[in-house]
Parts: sequence; structure tokens; C-alpha cells
Amino acid sequence: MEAVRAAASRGSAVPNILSIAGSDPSGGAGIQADIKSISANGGYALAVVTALTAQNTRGVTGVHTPPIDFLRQQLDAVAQDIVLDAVKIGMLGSADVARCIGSWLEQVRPAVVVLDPVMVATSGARLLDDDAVRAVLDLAARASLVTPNIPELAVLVGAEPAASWQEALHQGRELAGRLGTAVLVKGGHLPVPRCPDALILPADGRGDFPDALVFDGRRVATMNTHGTGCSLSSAIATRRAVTGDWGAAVREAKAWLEGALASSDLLRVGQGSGPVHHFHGLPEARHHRLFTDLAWHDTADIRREILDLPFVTALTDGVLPAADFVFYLQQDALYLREYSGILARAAALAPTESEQLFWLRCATSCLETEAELHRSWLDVETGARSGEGGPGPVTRAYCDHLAATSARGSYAVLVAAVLPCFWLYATVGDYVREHVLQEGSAEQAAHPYGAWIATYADPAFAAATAEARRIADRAHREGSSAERDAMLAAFRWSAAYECDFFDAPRARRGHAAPPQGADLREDAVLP
Ligand SMILES: Nc1ncnc2c1ncn2[C@@H]1O[C@H](COP(=O)(O)OP(=O)(O)OP(=O)(O)O)[C@@H](O)[C@H]1O
Ligand SMILES: Cc1ncc(COP(=O)(O)O)c(N)n1
Repeated sequence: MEAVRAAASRGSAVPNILSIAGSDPSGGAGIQADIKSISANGGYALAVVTALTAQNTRGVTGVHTPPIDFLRQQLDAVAQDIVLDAVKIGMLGSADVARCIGSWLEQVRPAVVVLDPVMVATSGARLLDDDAVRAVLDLAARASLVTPNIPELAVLVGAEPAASWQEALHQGRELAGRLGTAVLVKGGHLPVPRCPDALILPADGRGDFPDALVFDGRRVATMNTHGTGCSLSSAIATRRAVTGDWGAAVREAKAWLEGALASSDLLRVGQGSGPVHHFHGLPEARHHRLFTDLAWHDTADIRREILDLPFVTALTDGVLPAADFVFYLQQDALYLREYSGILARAAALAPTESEQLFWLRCATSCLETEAELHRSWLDVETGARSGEGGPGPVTRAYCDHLAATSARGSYAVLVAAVLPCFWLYATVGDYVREHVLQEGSAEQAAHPYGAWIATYADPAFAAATAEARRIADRAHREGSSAERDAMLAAFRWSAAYECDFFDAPRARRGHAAPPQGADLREDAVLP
């Protein structure tokens, strides 16, 4: 055994991670999830089965526990031959199983032991005997890290399940103190909008842990949370073996799990709480994703930049200088005239009559509705003439990008290039309306741009945006690999031009003198 320990501490490029857990034949939790999680996170997975369950995404219908001697035989077989860089322990089922693993740990003393104290499945089935909690606590005291969910944490400290994040942290500290083992408090079961986890140090500071760390995370809107605890604990064990650092291990494992949850709807597994997509990071998995998901994800930085632009902030606050607003409308009118022609080109390339008609309707509406609206705002509200001054550099560059894309002749890529004008415009509109205006409120009536902002709410425009997205997703599904890449690049370019377009009223001051006229002063807002 000494030889084994010495070899394990040397580590390797691909660490050996042993999962000791129950079998879930539906593949989402237990040993099956662990093997996928370990593999996806860069480890070599070994598996010793504690119990066999009969279960699917809807529930557990049976549990069979093989003789304890045979469990020990499996554990000895792997430990006597293979260097174990980390061990993850999941479903135990009974006190006997917990005690068997405890005595094996005592002998082998692996460098890293992560215990996920599985008690109740997501579906509600019990996966641990009532009298086994004491044995689980004894085993937990031998682990480096314990990862209970909220109900499991409560059972381990003998309290009611925490109702708040603060209460959960309190219970986590209590457990870490009692066991002398680090505890990962998981926020998944709490009714809070985010999904935080926290690494709590043992009270006596034992172990090689850094300071207590909180890892914030977004809550992914999905039913597919079967096996998240199994997958997370295996990923942490693996990343700890790779990085040698607990903080990095939890951070990396959590980010990976968030991606696996976000991609879970690409899988079609069962009718209940489905599994996460463990291999969402593989290039092949990207090809299964909707174009709109990929493009949205790829341009998150640009969207953030747009919503933080002084133009958008000032528009929202009602303090946008009139000259900036007029410049924006003038450029928009010029842009829409060219954009309409690009949409007509999309109609010419469209493979079906319905898509042809859709783009033609959009092209027409661009000229008739939007441009007319802008012309009346420019003429009536401000006295300025539409198109005055000609296109600015951003308008010119954006239109040239669209014209060049249409000239290359790929319908799919052109659809991707025209989409941000629909989608980002709608997003900015939703954001501004949400942040300033209650429909028909006194604030809207008093807001200098209230009536104009209200036009963003046009349901026909929202429907056209949804249809353009659907067309882009279909074109992406049917496109070649090169075309798919070009679609993403074209979308990103257009998104970047959208950002520049909103910023152009401010940026132009670096290029040209501001427009003259009493009602177009930089500091004036529209009446
Ligand atoms: N909807 C979600 N979106 C993002 N992260 C989530 C979501 N649900 C759970 N998580 C994360 O998944 C991990 C497991 O948390 P959870 O509290 O669900 O554990 P668990 O109940 O042990 O899992 P299991 O479902 O396997 O029993 C945590 O990192 C948690 O923050
Ligand atoms: C074999 C086995 N191990 C663990 C779980 C817990 O996972 P979940 O709470 O997501 O059902 C499970 N259902 N089955």
C-alpha cells in the first residue's frame, strides 16, 4: 500500500479518478454520470459499484445491493494495481457499505476523497437507509470534502432544511467544524434566483484548503437536473487532481456543470428530470446546438457593451441630447433604406416561397413603416430633414458589410448577418422600456422620448424577429460546417456594427463639428 500511495502522490497528466457509487441504468446519475463527468473533465475514470438501482428519469423502482465482501474485493482489485489520484464516493445505500468503504479508505488513504452524501434522489426515492446517517458521518470525517445538498446538509447537522443561503452557510460551517472536513454548500435546492455554492473550511483549519470561497453562478432554467450532484462532485475530484487546488477545482467544475445544464435540452432522454449534457464542450456538440443559442452566447460581451453605452443610458434616463437623437434617427433612416435592399436580396436567395415572402414583407415594412416613422419624427418633431448629412462612417461600414455578405451568395450567412438588426434592436428596446417606462404611465408621457420608445413594443416586429431567428436556426442546421462558422462570424460582425451604430452619435464628435441650430444644441433634449 505504501508503494501505491507514493505513486499516487506523483500525479500524472491524466489522473486516475475512482468513483465508488451506485449504478443508474438511465445514465444521468450515479456511476454512469461520474464516468462521463470524470472523462469530460480530463480524468481517467475507474468505477466500483456499491449498489444497482432500477431507475429512469422519472424515478427509482428498485435497489439491489451486492454482498459487501464483493464490494471490498472490487476496491482492493483497483487499489492493488492502479494509482488512484482521487476518489469520489456517491450512493452508499446502507451503513454496511459505508463502513466497508471507511475501512478501505483507512488502509489506502487516497490523497483526495470527495464524498457526495447521496440520501434522496431528485425523484424523491430514498437511496440511504435511515439508520445509516451515523456511518455516513464517520465516513465524511475521513473525506477531504463533503458535498451535501440542502436536505442532506440538514440531516447531517440534525436540523430543518435551510430556507435561506445564510442559514445554509451556517449549517455548512457547523458540519465542517464537527467533522474537521471541508464542506461544499450547494444552493441548487434553494428558492433563490442565483445558484451559489460555497467552500467552507473546517473550523480548526485542518487540510490544505484556501480561505472559504463563495462561487456565484446563474440558475439555468431547466428541468434537467438529474445527477447534477454526482456530476459536480466527480468533476471537482478530477479538477482537484489536475490542478492541485481546491478553489480552482470548484470554480472549473461549477463552470463546466453550468454549461452541461445549459446544453441539456439538446439531449432527448426520458420524460422526467433529464440528464445534463456532460460532453457539451466537444466540437461535435456545438454542431447540435441552435444557431441562435450559439450566436447569443458568442455575443454576450457585445450586448453588455451596448446596454452600457452612454447613448442607451441617456435615452433611458431621458437626458439624451436632442442632437444625438436626431443624428441617430437620420443615420437609421439612411441605414434602413439600404437594409431594405439587402432583405430583398435575402428574398431572392431564399429556398422556399414562404421565406421569400417573409423577407419581402420585411423589406417593404422597412421602407413603409420604420423609415416613415423616422421621417415623421425627423420632419415633424425636430424640424430636421431625413438623411441630412449623408451616412456616417459606421452606417457606411455596416451597410458595406451587409452588401459584401449578400454578394458572396450564401443565403444562410446573409440571414445571420441581417439578424442582429432585428434581434439586438428588439433587445435594446425591451431593456429601455423595462427600465423606464410603464406603458401609458405618467413617466412615459413626461419622458422626452417616451412616444418613440413605445414604438419598440410593436408585436409585428417581435413576431418578425422570432421568424428571422427560426429561419437562421433552420439554415444553420442544414448548412455545411464552413457555412455554420461563417454564419457565426457574420452575426458577430453585425452585432459589433449595431454597437457602433448606437455609439455613433457620441463618436461622431471626434470626426465632425456638431450640427448647428438652436434646437440641435448638444445639451438640448427634445420637448
Ligand atoms: N438550475 C440550475 N442551474 C445552475 N446550476 C444548478 C442548477 N441546479 C443545481 N445547480 C448546481 O448543481 C450543483 C448540484 O447542486 P444540487 O444542490 O442540485 O445538488 P444535488 O441535489 O446533490 O444534485 P442531484 O440532483 O444530483 O441530487 C451545484 O453546483 C448547484 O449550484
Ligand atoms: C445511483 C444513483 N446515485 C445518485 C443519485 C442521485 O442523483 P439525483 O438526486 O439527481 O437523482 C441517483 N438518482 N442514483
